[in-house]
Amino acid sequence: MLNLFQHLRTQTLPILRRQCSWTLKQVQGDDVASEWVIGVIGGSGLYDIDGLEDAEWVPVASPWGEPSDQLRIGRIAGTKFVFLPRHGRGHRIGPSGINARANIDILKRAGCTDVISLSAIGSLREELPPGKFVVVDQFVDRTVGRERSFFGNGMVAHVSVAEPVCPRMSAMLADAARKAGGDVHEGGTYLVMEGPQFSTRAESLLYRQWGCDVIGMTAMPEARLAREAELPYAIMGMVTDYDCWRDGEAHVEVDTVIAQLMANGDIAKRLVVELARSLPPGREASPIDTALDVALMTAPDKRDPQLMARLDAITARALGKR
Ligand SMILES: CSC[C@H]1O[C@H](OP(=O)(O)O)[C@H](O)[C@@H]1O
Ligand SMILES: Nc1ncnc2[nH]cnc12
Repeated sequence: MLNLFQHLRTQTLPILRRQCSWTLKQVQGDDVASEWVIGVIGGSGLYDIDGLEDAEWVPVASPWGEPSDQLRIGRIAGTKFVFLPRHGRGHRIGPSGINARANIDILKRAGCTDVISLSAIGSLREELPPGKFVVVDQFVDRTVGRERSFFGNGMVAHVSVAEPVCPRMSAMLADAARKAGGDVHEGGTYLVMEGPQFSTRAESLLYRQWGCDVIGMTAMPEARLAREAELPYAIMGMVTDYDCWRDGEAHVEVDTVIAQLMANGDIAKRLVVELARSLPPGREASPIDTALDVALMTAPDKRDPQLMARLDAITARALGKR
């Protein structure tokens, strides 16, 4: 008698693969964009970006609900950039209220090929002082109660987030930040807390013991959802404070964060322009562009039409509708 796992591996998966093979062959390769369109999610203190030519605010609706704001779309050095203020203009939306599914969905609908996040972070390490720019490459997700997937009953998918950021875009972000005058550290683990209160001292000390390097409230589920949407994602964290673990140092307060963001603001804005200038002409495909090819599980005749309709932008390439 086969157990469930053996049954899936030996019976169900081969059938699904046969059913899907025509569709997958049709959409691989050519359908992956060859021009860069860069989505920029701006965090605390970043509600617009500099250097956008012919920029306009464009409302984009999503079947996943209300996004944080309209999209600011324009060009920098010839490349299309699509900016979204994560907390909305005027910082209306707190970390737990951000509709990350709608945000990622509208960036996908706007044709973004890659997404970068610019975020304020607290430091859990002596050697990452306020003012440092950290290109984060791992996360410990301690958020609770946020919608963390586009998929579910009626269309099941399991993408890998073992390597949750795009190494190519992370390297380009690091270079661009250095060119913009930033003091950059590459690599680091970001503890994503629910907030909105900052951590207790005991939590902060615990996160240090866990090996986490920086802390914030917003990178998850954003990074997970970007992967499900086949969008290579990279994050530049701007260290604003030492949280509350350090002896003799005042614990973090919002005014400290804002003051440090103001001090770093020009570098953050120049960084986007430097990134635009350094993008290679023509975009080579990334493995993340096709992440869903090995992730979708549900047989075509078992899919929920309502969920499939909401997934139109997310699964368009994988299911060959474009
Ligand atoms: C204003 S301090 C706390 C706030 O700032 C960070 O937001 P973002 O990542 O969008 O820059 C942090 O995650 C908190 O949401
Ligand atoms: N210390 C901190 N904790 C959580 N989010 C932050 N954002 C900036 N600093 C932070």
